[in-house]
Amino acid sequence: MTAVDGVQRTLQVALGERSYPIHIGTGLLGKAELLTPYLAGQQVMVVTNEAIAPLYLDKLCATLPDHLEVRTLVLPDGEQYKSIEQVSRIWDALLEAGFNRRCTLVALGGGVIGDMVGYAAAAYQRGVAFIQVPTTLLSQVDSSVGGKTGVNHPLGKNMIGAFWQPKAVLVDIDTLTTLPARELSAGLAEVIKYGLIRDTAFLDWLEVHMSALLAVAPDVIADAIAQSCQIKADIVAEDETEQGVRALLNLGHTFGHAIEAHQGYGNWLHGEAVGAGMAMAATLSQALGWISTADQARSLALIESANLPTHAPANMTSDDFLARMRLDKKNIDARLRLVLLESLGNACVSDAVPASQLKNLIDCYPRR
Ligand SMILES: NC(=O)c1ccc[n+]([C@@H]2O[C@H](COP(=O)([O-])OP(=O)(O)OC[C@H]3O[C@@H](n4cnc5c(N)ncnc54)[C@H](O)[C@@H]3O)[C@@H](O)[C@H]2O)c1
Ligand SMILES: O=C(O)C(=O)C[C@@H](O)[C@H](O)[C@H](O)COP(=O)(O)O
Ligand SMILES: [Zn+2]
Repeated sequence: MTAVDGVQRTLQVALGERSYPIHIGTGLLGKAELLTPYLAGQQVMVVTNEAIAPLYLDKLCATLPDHLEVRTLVLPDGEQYKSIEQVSRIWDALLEAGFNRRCTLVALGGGVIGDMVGYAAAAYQRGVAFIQVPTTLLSQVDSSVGGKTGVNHPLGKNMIGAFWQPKAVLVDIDTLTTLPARELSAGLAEVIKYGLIRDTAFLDWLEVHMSALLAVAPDVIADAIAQSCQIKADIVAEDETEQGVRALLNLGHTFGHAIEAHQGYGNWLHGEAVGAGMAMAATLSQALGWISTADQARSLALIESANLPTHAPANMTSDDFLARMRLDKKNIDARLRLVLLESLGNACVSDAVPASQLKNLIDCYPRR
């Protein structure tokens, strides 16, 4: 326990002078002492969306001391709005308000808001401070940590962006009480990812606690968030800009991003596409003889137990997948690089899968 009431855990992302805390707990939106130390100056812009504003914007703004110059900006809701046009609206609002380099942006929302606000902060006047206040499970366990910011392009996910670390992350688990069940499941995809790539004990724990997680039992969900953030913080501290080990956080994403872009952003949630993508990666790993049939089945069962899809979309051919996957950011020259499982809890990046085997796997993969 730390000194601040309501904070159950504080983790640290260790990045030298860019290190920052992740506070996890209840009632944190109302705690000025967790926010104010990270403000660069008096000018603060809180950016959120139309769905979250009525739920949490007033509460967060009421926390900020009166002497600050606080502006708010409410963007449209949805993955289809994770675009450079919406980021441009943030820059417009900052300039219209006369905000300078000592301003601070606060991202109040899920991964879409967090990624866009982070990118707006990275580029505004060549870089200003920002704070992540994630309100979805997915953003609390993954997107608010690590400094990957950016927007989608019609041809590919997150194709435009920058690495730009927040000054602090404030995870108020009370916000999960209003989160729709489908979004909760989407967040569990990234939680399961950490177990699959790094930690078999966490996988065992997830199997035991899945019902409690789906019921948003506060202590269990706080544990899952803390364990997830710890794994991510360790990986980011080791490899901030994805020169090596950080690519493992992309398990399921090469397939998943292809699904999201092909289906039209927002039709498959990011976490749903990652769930299906991890199932495809586990199945390919088994086809390569790297993991056993039992471990492949165990991976898919865990994904399904979180109410996530393990099938591919019925309208996507192997050529549709491969065309999208060829644009993946992990690729080097013309070689496709995939995150696969050498064993459960141990992932690797491989460029050695023959194209014919990959195409064959996708052709034979269950569709719905
Ligand atoms: N930067 C990273 O490292 C990283 C990691 C993972 C995912 N991502 C990105 O994050 C995005 C997905 O994030 P997401 O799953 O949070 O989606 P999201 O931001 O679209 O939020 C999901 C939905 O929940 C609503 N919502 C948010 N908080 C709520 C609350 N407390 N109560 C009720 N409704 C609420 C949102 O308005 C939205 O409709 C994708 O764009 C993905 O690419 C980024
Ligand atoms: O933080 C990372 O690194 C990740 O890969 C986390 C992923 O869950 C996340 O979806 C990320 O945005 C994907 O990054 P990208 O570089 O593949 O677009
Ligand atoms: Zn992801």
